[in-house]
Amino acid sequence: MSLDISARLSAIDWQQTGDELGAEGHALLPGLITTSECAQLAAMYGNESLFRSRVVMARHGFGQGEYQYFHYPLPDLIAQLREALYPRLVTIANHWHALMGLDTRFPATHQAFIERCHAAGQQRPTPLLLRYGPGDYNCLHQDLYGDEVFPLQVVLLLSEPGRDFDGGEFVMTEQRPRMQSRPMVLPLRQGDAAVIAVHHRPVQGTRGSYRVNLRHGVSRIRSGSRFTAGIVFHDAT
Ligand SMILES: O=C(O)CCC(=O)C(=O)O
Ligand SMILES: [Fe+2]
Repeated sequence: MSLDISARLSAIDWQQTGDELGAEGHALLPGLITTSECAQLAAMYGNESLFRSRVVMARHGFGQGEYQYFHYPLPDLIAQLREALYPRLVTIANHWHALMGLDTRFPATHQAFIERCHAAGQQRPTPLLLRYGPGDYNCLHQDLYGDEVFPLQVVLLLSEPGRDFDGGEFVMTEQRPRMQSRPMVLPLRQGDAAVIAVHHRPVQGTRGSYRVNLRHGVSRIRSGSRFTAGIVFHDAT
């Protein structure tokens, strides 16, 4: 069955997405996946054979709740989104690197970028499913897995706020040089995707651009259960 991912991505205003990302470090893609795709992905959590490893967050001080990294080959929907989102985001990524004075430029296809990761020893897939229950939360963090870092990542909310869970907001902070941190809450609904900065973003100052540091996490789930899928474009060591 064709998932028609390229048609969905063609309907998105990528200029606007790039502008939002540049201004805020995040942009929403409402309704990127269907309710039934959300349910299918969330149901995968119980199928251990799909995953290479499982992380219980409390054991590492990452928060409370757990997640699992898919192994290769990734489920079709995740694989297609990862491959098709990359070329839409690579222009923004290269622009950001130029503005931030970073030498690295990213190749046109995800295949070429993943080959670079693998050559650098980052061979383990990073797409993951996260599961939270009442009281769980995810501490502010950055998804860095080695020297190869693609500066944007995508998060898909698989559960519906107010129905499946309460609380559990997706939050980001932006740490600016010599200033207090700026908090942000992303108003995600089931099926929405957020494109977010992995590590930092450029900010236009009066004397050229500088970098601000971003982190993301999830506030405490007050009730119910919350599932997300994360798509990081670099692989892990
Ligand atoms: O559950 C969430 O919304 C956070 C997911 C996350 O940290 C990620 O996808 O990198
Ligand atoms: Fe994350």
